Amino acid sequence: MRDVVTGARRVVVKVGSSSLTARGGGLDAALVDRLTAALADARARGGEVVLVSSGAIAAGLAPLGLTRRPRDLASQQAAASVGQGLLIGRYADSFGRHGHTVGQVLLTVDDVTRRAHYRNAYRTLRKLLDLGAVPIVNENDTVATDEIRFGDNDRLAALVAALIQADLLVLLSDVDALWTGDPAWPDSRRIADIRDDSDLAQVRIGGTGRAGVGTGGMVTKVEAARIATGFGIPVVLTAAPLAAAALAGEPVGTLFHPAERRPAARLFWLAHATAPRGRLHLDAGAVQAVVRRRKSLLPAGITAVDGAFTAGDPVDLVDTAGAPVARGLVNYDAHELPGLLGRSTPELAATLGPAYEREVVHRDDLVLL
Ligand SMILES: Nc1ncnc2c1ncn2[C@@H]1O[C@H](COP(=O)(O)OP(=O)(O)O)[C@@H](O)[C@H]1O
Ligand SMILES: N[C@@H](CCC(=O)OP(=O)(O)O)C(=O)O
Repeated sequence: MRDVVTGARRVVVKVGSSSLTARGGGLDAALVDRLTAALADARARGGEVVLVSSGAIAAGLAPLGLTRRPRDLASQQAAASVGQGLLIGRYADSFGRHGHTVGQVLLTVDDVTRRAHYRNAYRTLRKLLDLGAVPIVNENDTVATDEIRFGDNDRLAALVAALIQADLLVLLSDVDALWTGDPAWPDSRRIADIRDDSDLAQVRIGGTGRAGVGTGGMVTKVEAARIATGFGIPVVLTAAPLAAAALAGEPVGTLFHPAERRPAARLFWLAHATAPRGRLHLDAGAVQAVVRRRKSLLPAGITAVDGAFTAGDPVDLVDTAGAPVARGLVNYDAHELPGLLGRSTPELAATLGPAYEREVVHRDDLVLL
């Protein structure tokens, strides 16, 4: 038995499209029922469960007369719009038979990066759990454009696990474990434990299982596992039919052991869930202040600004060679900054007013990369 699993109270489970759809396409009711039964068992043992489920696009294909996942974003959004309703309806029905109510939570990257949205997402999930419901999370595909997309639900699941400070993340796929190489290759073997990045060095990743269904593949699962373990959350990666065994603590699949340190939850999201909307070029002194002394970034240390961001957006802080050293939430719109660069805060306050005394990026809104 795995103690980190049997001792886990709050669990995030992620299931991929390929584990929910029948060979011919469309949702497979039996696969959904088997998953909900496993999650209902975990609930019956006193656990809190959040499900991150893909499958909206896959479920929407057949009703729209499509045979495979479309390439263009608009068609994917249309399919997700049709399929998300079918998906949540299927879960509501299936969980309902175990006496559980489900709550749909659709997230975009903005929901977990802007401070107010981040708190909202947390509050909603927390309240659903407190009320005894099973939150079912997916990316809000119908409104997410390419630039604000998570793109894969593996990463979304790792970030949700961090958001709600889960004790365990279970990634369910169509393969029973992480293998040393593509399971189809002759010398590949299953891996029981990944303790750190050096254990991952031996792993080779091949193609995805079923082309045309999901998006993730093993690369995004390993990346999600690294994100979650970096946050101190253990991860079990196994096949969907083994969900019940995995959640009961049986040694199935691969266990990714957690790292010791837990970075502050909000900053963790900032580093992993955001795409920067701009770049602030720092002089050498500002790089020292921000990186070594963990200071806020002031206008005096900025030499140039790229991008069309507004206050509250994530931006990268880059050194004199242009390499990102930190990411932070900026306190000014891009067009305000050029007039402030290189000037001291007392001088700005004296000439422009006290509002201009504020930091460009406050140290509480900064994460080093
Ligand atoms: N090293 C590896 N270990 C395990 N599976 C691998 C590896 N390399 C490639 N794969 C393939 O990745 C597939 C899982 O990805 P995918 O089908 O996209 O999952 P999902 O739909 O659950 O996101 C497996 O079926 C397997 O064929
Ligand atoms: N949000 C998309 C799923 C994206 C995704 O990561 O899919 P998968 O690789 O099957 O987990 C959907 O619901 O179709």
